[in-house]
Amino acid sequence: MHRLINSISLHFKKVSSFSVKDKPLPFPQVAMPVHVFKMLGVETLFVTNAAGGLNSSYTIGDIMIVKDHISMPGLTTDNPLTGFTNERFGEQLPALPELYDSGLRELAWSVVGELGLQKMVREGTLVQVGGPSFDTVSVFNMLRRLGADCVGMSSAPEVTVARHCGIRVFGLSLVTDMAPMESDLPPTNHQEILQTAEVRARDVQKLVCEMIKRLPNNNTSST
Ligand SMILES: O=P(O)(O)O[C@@H]1C[C@H](O)[C@@H](CO)O1
Ligand code: HPA
Repeated sequence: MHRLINSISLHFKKVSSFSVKDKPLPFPQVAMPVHVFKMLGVETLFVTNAAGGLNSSYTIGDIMIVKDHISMPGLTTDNPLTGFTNERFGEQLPALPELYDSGLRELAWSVVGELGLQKMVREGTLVQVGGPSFDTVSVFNMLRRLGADCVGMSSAPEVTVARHCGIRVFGLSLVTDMAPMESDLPPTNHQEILQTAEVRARDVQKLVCEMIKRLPNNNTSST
């Protein structure tokens, strides 16, 4: 354990020294905690987020199992692996197929069936924007045209780093609101998002806990 703590603190020191002249690299802010998970032996990462529905067949309160993501910040050089030089965790120019593990998605669907949640569960593509402001009607329509089913402000960078260093990932988005696709619709409202999250928290918790119980070599059957 002592050696592990030493190597973690060494990693923090090495990585936190990264910076370019005008801003710290995104790498340390996202990758470090994920690399600490890796060093602690974590094999599977679950990520959840609140997202706005873009797909008109979705409704508020739906749970979307994330099949893939589009990272808008990542497309504009804000990639969590920027400045990455330590091949200890993975190659420098990686391809990252199947970011969201297909086996975990199949497991999710079998648990959804047993919990009777089928009617409110989807599977689709999450697009992550930088935030913190909500986007305009034109941006929401653009994101839908890009193939996204819902839009959030987190998950993509930590998933990228986790997959890069060999941690399996499962992601789910709670559709807390429907993104306004017409200018005469009410704007996104954070209070509505919090309320939906409150209402659906128990179902999300049941799904995640039941999945964790069934992960291979997991002895949490008592939870
Ligand atoms: O932490 P997440 O991404 O779930 O938080 C969502 C996105 C925004 O931060 C906020 C919008 O209300 O909730
Ligand atoms: N955009 C980004 N993140 C969100 C939204 C949204 O419209 N709704 C809930 N989280």
